[in-house]
Amino acid sequence: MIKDPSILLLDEPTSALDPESETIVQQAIDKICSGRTTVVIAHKLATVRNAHTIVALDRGSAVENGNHNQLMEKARAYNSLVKLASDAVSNRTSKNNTGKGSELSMNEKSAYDVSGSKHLNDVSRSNYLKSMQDEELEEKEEKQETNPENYKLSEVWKLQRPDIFMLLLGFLLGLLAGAVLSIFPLILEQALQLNVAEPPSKMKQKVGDLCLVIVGLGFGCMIFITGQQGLCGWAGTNLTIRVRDLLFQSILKQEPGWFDFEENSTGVLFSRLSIGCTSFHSVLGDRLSVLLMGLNSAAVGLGTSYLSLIINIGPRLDNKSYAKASNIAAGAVSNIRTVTTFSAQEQLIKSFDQALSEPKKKSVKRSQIQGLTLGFSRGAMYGAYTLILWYGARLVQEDTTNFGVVYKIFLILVLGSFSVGQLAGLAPETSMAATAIPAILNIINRRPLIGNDQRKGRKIERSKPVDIEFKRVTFAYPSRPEVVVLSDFNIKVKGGSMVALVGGSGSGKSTVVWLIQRFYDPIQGKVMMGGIDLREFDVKWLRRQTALVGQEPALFAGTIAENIAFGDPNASWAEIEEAAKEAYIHKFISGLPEGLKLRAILMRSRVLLLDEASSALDLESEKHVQDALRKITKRATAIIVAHRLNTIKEAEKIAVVRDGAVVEYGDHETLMASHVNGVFASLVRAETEANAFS
Ligand SMILES: Nc1ncnc2c1ncn2[C@@H]1O[C@H](COP(=O)(O)OP(=O)(O)OP(=O)(O)O)[C@@H](O)[C@H]1O
Repeated sequence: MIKDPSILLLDEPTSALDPESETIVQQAIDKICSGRTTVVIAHKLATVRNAHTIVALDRGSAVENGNHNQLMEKARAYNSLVKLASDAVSNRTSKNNTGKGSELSMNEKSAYDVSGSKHLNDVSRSNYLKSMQDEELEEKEEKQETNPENYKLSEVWKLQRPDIFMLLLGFLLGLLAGAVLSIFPLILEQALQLNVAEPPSKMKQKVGDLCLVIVGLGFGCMIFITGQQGLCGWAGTNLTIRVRDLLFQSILKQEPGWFDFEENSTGVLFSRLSIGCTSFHSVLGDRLSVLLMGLNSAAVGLGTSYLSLIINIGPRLDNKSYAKASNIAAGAVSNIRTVTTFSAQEQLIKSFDQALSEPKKKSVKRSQIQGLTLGFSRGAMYGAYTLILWYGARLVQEDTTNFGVVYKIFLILVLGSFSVGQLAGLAPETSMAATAIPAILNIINRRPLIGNDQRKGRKIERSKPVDIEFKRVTFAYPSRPEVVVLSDFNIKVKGGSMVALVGGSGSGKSTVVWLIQRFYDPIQGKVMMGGIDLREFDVKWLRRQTALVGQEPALFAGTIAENIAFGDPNASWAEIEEAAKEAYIHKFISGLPEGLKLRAILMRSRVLLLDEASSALDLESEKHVQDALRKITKRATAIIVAHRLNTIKEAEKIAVVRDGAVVEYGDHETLMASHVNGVFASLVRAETEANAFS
């Protein structure tokens, strides 16, 4: 609204909100719409009932248009949608009225009915938890992480081991090439020492022999250098592929909490996978073989030119400073529509530049130091040439030596420094390697905090649905340890039953779902399945028992069938077809993502977790989802997070979550009767009002 636009485009603006927040947001929208041209896309028809014109779309065509009253009179598409919506509301209302307000059992009351809301901003408590969590994390991380600025060459060796023969052969050829280079000056010295006074035939013979040796050395050099470059390059490429593979494997193994940190964001990890891994290419193969070639070629040249090897001095560019910029770039690209809508490109470029200003400062300083080093080393090299020529000339003058020997030494120096100069040419790559390699090795060596137990975890073999229980669970996200999200959270879901979690936005409902999947571990308390702490289970087995249907469908590259079978790669074609039918994909292909969300069906899971699974669906699709759910929940324990109270009418119990704790618990009728002014009752009232058509 800061833009004060004259045209307002709203695409399902309230679909992800709880009824209370929705009412507030809807009122704000009604207010800002006045005096503006507004186009609203809505599944909840009540939100558009006052629109001047309502357009009903079907398969890309506008099938009806007019205001609410006109369309209701027509009794076609819009009218039937309204009926569907009204039925949903009246069903629930009548169910409320017939309910007798059954009493909660004493047990349930004491365990779940926590009166009043718990406010979690208790500073001392959260600080205590923070320090506890920090200590635990630090202890775990300390053990695994090496100093990001340094890495041991032995670690790279370990990764290069499978190509060791190829690499050693490359080194050997490099040594031979170096040796050949050092023989050149000796031959030239011989040529210079030829006595012009000798008879021409003898002279011709000697020159011919020398020429043959030089041509032979030339061929030798060609073969050795080609072999050295080819073999070392091959080993380097293998190493890059191996590192990329290991890095990707390690990234996929990490617990979700690790990805919440800025330095592990999508942009940074992609850049590590794509560009960072190539740094390994030159570490051993190229660098060592050229170094060996140079060493073998001329110790003198190496000595004077060694300074250019120390090119990696100066402030290192740390990964964290780039992480922020990468995050800005990744966020901008993935939300390009929003960026374009707000014409926020310039603003983003500014923040991007700002994020880069710190690494830029370091980079400038580093370049200055490198420039000085390079200038000094080159100066030293040419100084050495001059010194040798001057000293050689003096020796020749004093008749201590001859010109051939001076020339030989001079050539050794020049060719030696040429070899080492090649190494200096690798400097830009190796300076990037100095930051990329330790960061990548850190990820590869990092053992995930969850699911890395060497012990064999437990499994429950019984096939019947299992209980899920939260026992005094306290939790804060590792990336924000100061914010306690769940505090003393208790709930018990009986095997084979369906419990709904409702509550305001940010109350902690999705967090409960993540904890059941063991994406995170609680700081205190236990999450249990079948009476056993989740930490004791084999994580892979545990996750196979649970199926999560989230808010957004996730699509992976591949065919539709592959996507449906994502939950079970061994699924038969018949099973894929059955899942597609259960998910109603066959009926309306445009509803494909909704269908895909239900691939959880295919997994035949024992625990079904639905987090706002139908919040973005229209009423008809939601009805299909409800039907599908009814079938699935017959064989599983289900926990449903929902904002639309209509979605949870199948639930046996409802837990109202507020500020990270269960504040009301019971079935629909009980909650309405026993907490007349409670959170649930007010959510129901808010939704009924929002959906009312009169
Ligand atoms: N990955 C995360 N890292 C740090 N904080 C998080 C993370 N995910 C959620 N939170 C915070 O935890 C709190 C609870 O979030 P959660 O998503 O569980 O709430 P919710 O009740 O499901 O909300 P909604 O209904 O809007 O989805 C919020 O304050 C949220 O900002």
